[in-house]
Amino acid sequence: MLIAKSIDYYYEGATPLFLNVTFSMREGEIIGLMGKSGSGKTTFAKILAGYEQPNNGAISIKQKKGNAHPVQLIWQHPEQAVNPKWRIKKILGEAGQIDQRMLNLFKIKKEWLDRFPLQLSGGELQRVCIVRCLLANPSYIIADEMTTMLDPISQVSIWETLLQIVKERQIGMLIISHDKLLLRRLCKKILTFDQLVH
Ligand SMILES: Nc1ncnc2c1ncn2[C@@H]1O[C@H](COP(=O)(O)OP(=O)(O)OP(=O)(O)O)[C@@H](O)[C@H]1O
Repeated sequence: MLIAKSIDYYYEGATPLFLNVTFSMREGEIIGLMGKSGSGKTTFAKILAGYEQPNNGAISIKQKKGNAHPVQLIWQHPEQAVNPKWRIKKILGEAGQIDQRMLNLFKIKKEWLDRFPLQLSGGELQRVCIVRCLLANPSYIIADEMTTMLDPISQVSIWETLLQIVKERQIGMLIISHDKLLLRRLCKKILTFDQLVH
C-alpha cells in the first residue's frame, strides 16, 4: 500500500500550493487523476516518487522490492527525463538488467541501443523511458501525461502493452491526464485533485 497522509507543499517563497492532501493506492490498483492545470498534480507525483520532500505530512510505502525507489515516474517529456549524453544502452542499464522480452514488447530496436536520446523520435524515446521504469521493478508507477504527445495509434499500443505488464506484476498505477476518455477506458477509479484535499 502507498499512503500519502496530510501532505502540505509550497515552493520556496510562494504561497502554499496545496495543503492536507491525502491519497492511497494498493498494488495492482489503477487510478486516474484529473484536475485543473497548475493545481499541483505533477508536484504531488514528484513527492510520491521521492523527488521532492513535503513541508508537512508523510508518505509510507509498505513494500520495497530492490534498490530503486518503489515509485517510478514516467514523464510527459521523455527528452527531459534522460541524460542526453548517455547512449540508450547506458540509460536502460542503469535501471536494471536489460531484458530482451521488454525490448520486444515495446518494439525497441537493437540498433537504438547505441544511439543518444536526441537520435530517437519522441515516441521512440518515451518507449525507452517506459522500459527503463519497468526495469527498475517498481511497486507503483505514476504516468504523468505519458502519451499526450503521441499519435492515437501509438497511444493505444503503448497503453495496451504497459497495462498487460502492470496487471501481470500487480503494480499500482496512477495515471495523470486531462483526457477523460482515456482515463475512463483505463481506470475503474478516477479522482480529481480537489478530492484529495481533506
Ligand atoms: N520548481 C518550481 N518552482 C516554483 N513553482 C513551481 C515549480 N514547479 C512548478 N511550480 C508551480 O507550481 C504550480 C503547480 O505545478 P504542477 O506542474 O504541479 O501542476 P499540474 O497540476 O501538474 O499542472 P498541469 O495540469 O498543467 O500539468 C504551478 O503554478 C507551477 O507554476
